Amino acid sequence: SACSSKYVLSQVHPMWQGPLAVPGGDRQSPINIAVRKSVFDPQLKPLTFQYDPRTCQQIWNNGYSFLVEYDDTTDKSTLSGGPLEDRYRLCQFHFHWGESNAWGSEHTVDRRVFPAELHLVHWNADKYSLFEEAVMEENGLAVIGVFLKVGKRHEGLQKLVDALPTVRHKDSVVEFTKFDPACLLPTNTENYWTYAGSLTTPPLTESVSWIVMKQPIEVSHDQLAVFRSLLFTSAEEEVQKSMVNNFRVQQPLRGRTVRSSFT
Ligand SMILES: Cc1ccnc(S(N)(=O)=O)n1
Ligand SMILES: [Zn+2]
Repeated sequence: SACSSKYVLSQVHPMWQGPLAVPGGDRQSPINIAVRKSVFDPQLKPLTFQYDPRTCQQIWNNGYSFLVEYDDTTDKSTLSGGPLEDRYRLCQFHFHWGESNAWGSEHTVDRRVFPAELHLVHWNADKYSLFEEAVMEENGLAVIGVFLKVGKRHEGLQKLVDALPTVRHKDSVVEFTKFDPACLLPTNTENYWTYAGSLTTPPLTESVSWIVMKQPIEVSHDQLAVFRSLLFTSAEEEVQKSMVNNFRVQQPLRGRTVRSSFT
């Protein structure tokens, strides 16, 4: 699916972390979520996840993270409800993590950092026909953010962890099927924060309805260590660089309101 190829690989360049000129630039991500400044919105609906594991296709190391890509040519795996007016199709999920368990997430909660963060990326299939179109539009994307904390081993994640050594280098792809991304959601998906933001890697477009889960999922220290065994570099490059700290610096809130689905 194109939801990851064109946008993350071609436009990523070493200095993209900096003040890359982005359209407008007043709704960038990630941000710190100041809990006491978030506003409870009783009109927020429960989220509806309808994922079909049969749409899972492959894992790809794009030189920035590893992506698990889904067939988004039909409405088989979708997200709706919550703050969303339309139905959004799952196109891929990926993670951000640190070189140690002390940091790694992109969003923070009252400045609390987590060792990693999962992003499930969806695009508005009611209004657009391709990810490429949706990525440029204000209500084009919806990304579910889930924090990872170190604790017990995550059995569902292990199938993914076991496949990572086969995509160690940038540009490697391997077939990966029948993975149900719902297994990576926390038990409580009713409590979340939501705000209008952007992609956190190029093209950094301001087209994302962010939905950040309050409850983290637990993964083991060893499972996170396998994330860090991935490489930013391709097999041909002389100097191999560990894929760690692939998170963006936090961005100014610029007056935005973060809503919560809970009090
Ligand atoms: C598909 C995609 C591209 C760039 N950035 C993101 S992210 N990190 O905002 O989820 N997703
Ligand atoms: Zn991400």
